[in-house]
Amino acid sequence: MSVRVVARIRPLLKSELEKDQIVTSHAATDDGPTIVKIPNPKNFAEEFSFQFNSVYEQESTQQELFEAEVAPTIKHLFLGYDVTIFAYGSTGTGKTHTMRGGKSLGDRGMIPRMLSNIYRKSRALEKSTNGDTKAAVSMSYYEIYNDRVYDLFEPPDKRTPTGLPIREAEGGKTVVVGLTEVPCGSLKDFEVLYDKANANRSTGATKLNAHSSRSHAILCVKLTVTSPTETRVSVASAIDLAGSEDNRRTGNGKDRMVESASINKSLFVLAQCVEAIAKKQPRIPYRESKMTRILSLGQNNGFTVMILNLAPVKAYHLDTLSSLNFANRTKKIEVREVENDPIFKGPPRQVSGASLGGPTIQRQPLRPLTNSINVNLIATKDAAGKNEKPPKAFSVYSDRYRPSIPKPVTQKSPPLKRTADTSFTGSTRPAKASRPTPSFIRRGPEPANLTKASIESLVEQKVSEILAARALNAPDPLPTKTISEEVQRRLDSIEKRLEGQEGERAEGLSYLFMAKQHQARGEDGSALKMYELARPYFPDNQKLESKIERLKEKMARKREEVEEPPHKPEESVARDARTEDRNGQHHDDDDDESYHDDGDAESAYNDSDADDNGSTSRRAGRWRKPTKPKRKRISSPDPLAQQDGSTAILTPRTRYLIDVLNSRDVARIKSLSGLGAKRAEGIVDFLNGDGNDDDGREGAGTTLHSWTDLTRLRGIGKKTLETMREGVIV
Ligand SMILES: Nc1ncnc2c1ncn2[C@@H]1O[C@H](COP(=O)(O)OP(=O)(O)OP(=O)(O)O)[C@@H](O)[C@H]1O
Repeated sequence: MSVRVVARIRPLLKSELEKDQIVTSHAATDDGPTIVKIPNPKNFAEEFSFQFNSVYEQESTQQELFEAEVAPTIKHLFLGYDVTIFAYGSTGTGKTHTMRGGKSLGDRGMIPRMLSNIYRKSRALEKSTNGDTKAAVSMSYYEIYNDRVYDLFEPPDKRTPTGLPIREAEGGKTVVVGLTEVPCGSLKDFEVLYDKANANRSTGATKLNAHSSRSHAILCVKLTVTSPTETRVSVASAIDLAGSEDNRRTGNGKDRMVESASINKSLFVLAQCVEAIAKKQPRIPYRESKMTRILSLGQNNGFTVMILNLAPVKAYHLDTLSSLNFANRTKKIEVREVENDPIFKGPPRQVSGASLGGPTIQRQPLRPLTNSINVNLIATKDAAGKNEKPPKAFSVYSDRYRPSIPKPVTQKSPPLKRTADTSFTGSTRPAKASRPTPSFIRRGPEPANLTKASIESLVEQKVSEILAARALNAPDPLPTKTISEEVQRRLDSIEKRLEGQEGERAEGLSYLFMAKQHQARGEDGSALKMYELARPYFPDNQKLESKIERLKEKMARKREEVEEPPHKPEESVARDARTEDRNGQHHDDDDDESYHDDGDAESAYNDSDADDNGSTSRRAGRWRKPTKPKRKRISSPDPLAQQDGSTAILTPRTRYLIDVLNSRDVARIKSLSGLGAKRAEGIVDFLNGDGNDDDGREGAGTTLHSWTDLTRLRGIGKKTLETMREGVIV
């Protein structure tokens, strides 16, 4: 089944009442509007039409949207399918309003309504099975801000600046390492947690939206349904993407520009992924941004609904056209509805890719949809055939008038802490497999392929996960110190390497990475625990052993200092931060070392000097002011000679140029050598409006792919291109 794409046109805001409306909806049949029309920006007499599964007009309510688009997916969630609902659109078009909504009952968005529906269904299920079947809900909530993942259950001042690492576990799952998963027993619990977490989300004011989301927010609701014979786990992901921004209109300052560049880049990669999937290209660039890796559009199984948010006014003309083109391609993506495997009662089954807590998303290569079923259609047809009433409006968030609304009970929020249990359950998500007919209760035989060794290794793995989660929770007596830019850069570099790793080694590297993060923040206790957890993965590694020893000594010294504080000379305090080896050489406790003795492993986790300016001098015990990287001018052959075709292999510099130009971010483009503001704006105008496509429609979405495409840019000669290319530092 394809991704279900529906458009929602938001009403005019107070400030827009006088403005021209250019987006209209039309009905092709009696089933309500399914077509969006918008004029050609170059010729207003001409109109473009885009057809979607459904279109929601300005007057449509949250309840209408929910009942038609989200509620039908929830019954599939209870059958073991994963569900993804995401809102897409440029800034200020109503994504957050759609997903989160307002405080009044009628304004409640898709997320609170979804939770309300899940709790109601859970109660009904328990009642209908006389309490034999139980449903439990837990959730995790995180944001991707400036391409870093942050746990929204953690207040910003407690965050590790580098964010949480993500990695691919076995079976291609994308895992956020160290994410909090909070059990959530009732709608009230959810509301308290959700509101509190939303206060941690990165938002800011721009000219286009006073409360603009500066991050992509991902809420994962895990539903565990346990019957006497089996346990079934499924996840509903509700994603509020940040909106694409044209910085000429947002009036963004320096900080906002950085956020904006990151938002635009991730959305651009998403658009490239969608284009690649639609064109059935062999390479889909998921890995180029964290958002696309996590969203895994077209690779995750289950049901996916995209809500395209649109503003009706002319001020958004090009943004709207670009969003419509994107949505048009997205609807061609086919996803496979595959229910999650149940976990049978009895001896546990071997779970592949189990890891530290956090939701995982199944990613599999696209396959032909041989046995997929359009369950939405079947459900609608069935209901129509039996002349059944449409799904009942659920009682909690109804738009209907109610005489009295019970006062919200003030309730102490449950602790927002990782617990060992939550991390444990987070990793027990089973692998998925295709099943022709969904059946909720499955009384099947117990899996026979479990060996004693595999059970033992599973138990061992779980124990280390629980220890890791506990270690992360352990209060650290030391104040958090700010991380220098250099350390931050090195952590980023380690994380990048970590991302490519799989399996056991990745597990060990994750611990090392977390250890370094803790150590960089001065949290030696937690760092030590992480190093110790990493130990079994790097047996007999002298460097790791001495790191642990040094850390222990350092902590012991600190304890002694606390006991007898006043007499310590300043110099020796300073030495605490660095220790000496047998040869009298200084080591910074934050020093990056390889924990591998063999050459191969060295490359996997070797925070090499080549990558980190200054690390050589640090190893020698001297601090050198980081020098500005030299601009390397490489006199490579004329790229025109090598790359005259869309299939040519791109050099890093050409790829960089293409990425920057495709971002349509004037500030970034302006920063390229040989370009000023005027030329940068000219390029953006060209890409947005005057592309190669003669009918103009795809013109708004022109994307550069090759050096040849660059040579076709209006007003950019070969010489300027060369200057631009040579200005890129490699
Ligand atoms: N359907 C709607 N009904 C009433 N008001 C709406 C609707 N959709 C959006 N709005 C209003 O439009 C404004 C912008 O909406 P919102 O903040 O949800 O946009 P957004 O797409 O999330 O923007 P950003 O990407 O910048 O975060 C808000 O004031 C919101 O209340």
